[in-house]
Amino acid sequence: MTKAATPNAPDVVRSAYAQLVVTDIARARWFWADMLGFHIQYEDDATLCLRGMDELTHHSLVLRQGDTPALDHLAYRVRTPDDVDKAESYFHSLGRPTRRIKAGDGTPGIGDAVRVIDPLGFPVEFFYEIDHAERLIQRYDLHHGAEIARLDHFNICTPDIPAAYAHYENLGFGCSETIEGDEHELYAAWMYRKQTVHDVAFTGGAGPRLHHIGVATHESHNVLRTADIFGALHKERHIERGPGRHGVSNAFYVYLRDPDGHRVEIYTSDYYTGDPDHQTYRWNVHDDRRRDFWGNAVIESWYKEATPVLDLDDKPQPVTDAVLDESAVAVGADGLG
Ligand SMILES: O=S(=O)(O)c1ccc(O)c(O)c1
Ligand SMILES: [Fe+2]
Repeated sequence: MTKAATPNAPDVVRSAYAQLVVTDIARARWFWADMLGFHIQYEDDATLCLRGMDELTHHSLVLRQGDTPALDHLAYRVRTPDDVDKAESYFHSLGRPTRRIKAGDGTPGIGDAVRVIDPLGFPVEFFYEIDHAERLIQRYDLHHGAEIARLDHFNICTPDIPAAYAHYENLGFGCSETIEGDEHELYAAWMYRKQTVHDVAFTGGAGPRLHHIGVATHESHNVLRTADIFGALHKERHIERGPGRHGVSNAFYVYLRDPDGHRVEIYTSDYYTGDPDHQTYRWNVHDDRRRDFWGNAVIESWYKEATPVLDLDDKPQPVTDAVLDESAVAVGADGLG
């Protein structure tokens, strides 16, 4: 069910881009552009701005060269320029650090924006202005690798899932699916503003850390071909989990790790959530189809490893351990005791 945002909250349209720190921009270019098929919209010797082939704005992923792998920030697009002001005053009223970024002073292609450290400890940007880009949707001659179409979602590791749920509910996000214990304790949740399963999801664990970015491709055969290409090139160590069918979201997926360990999910075929009375679908943590509908075990690294995040001054944020640990719930297929 989509709850109305609190009155002074910004009107978020969608998850729009992630900015990651990578330690070798050429190596990252191979993984994200050559292998995954992102289009290079802008590049210099320390920066890559990338977009999926369906995307009509400047980028949905920014990679910048740095000393250690990290999340620089997540970014949500808001509906109007006034919503950037609303975001600044909303997070200021929560007592959170904010920093206004003037057009030209921040990420290439992005106009006036505000960056905050949200209540969960994540660096998040809210913007309206972004450069438009040429239409590549039917440039089949350029589609290659995983044929990434667009950014779909962020998945974040956070120790307190109910707190994450409340924060995003206050921003007007609906909840499509959850994983809950027998007493309805919340292990994970998928929340949305665009009319699909999620713009953001929460994985219980030490945080704030970035668990993964989810990028959409059109067909399950693109997911399978991605795994085949990495195998063919003897780069199979980049494949972490899957291919498989999710229980939650019903999407077909494979998870990869980039050369710096950043996790990316190649994701296709979830479902519509746009009706105002859309009902949340609740999975029990003991149902071993929840994370892989065929009951395949979830590799431990998927629960335990994630990307550190930076504060507004590029310093790594300290992490807090989780309240609940799903991987410790002895469930059939996972087998993780
Ligand atoms: O593994 S889950 O089925 O819980 C799942 C569902 C959707 C996702 O995007 C994801 O990363 C993980
Ligand atoms: Fe995902």
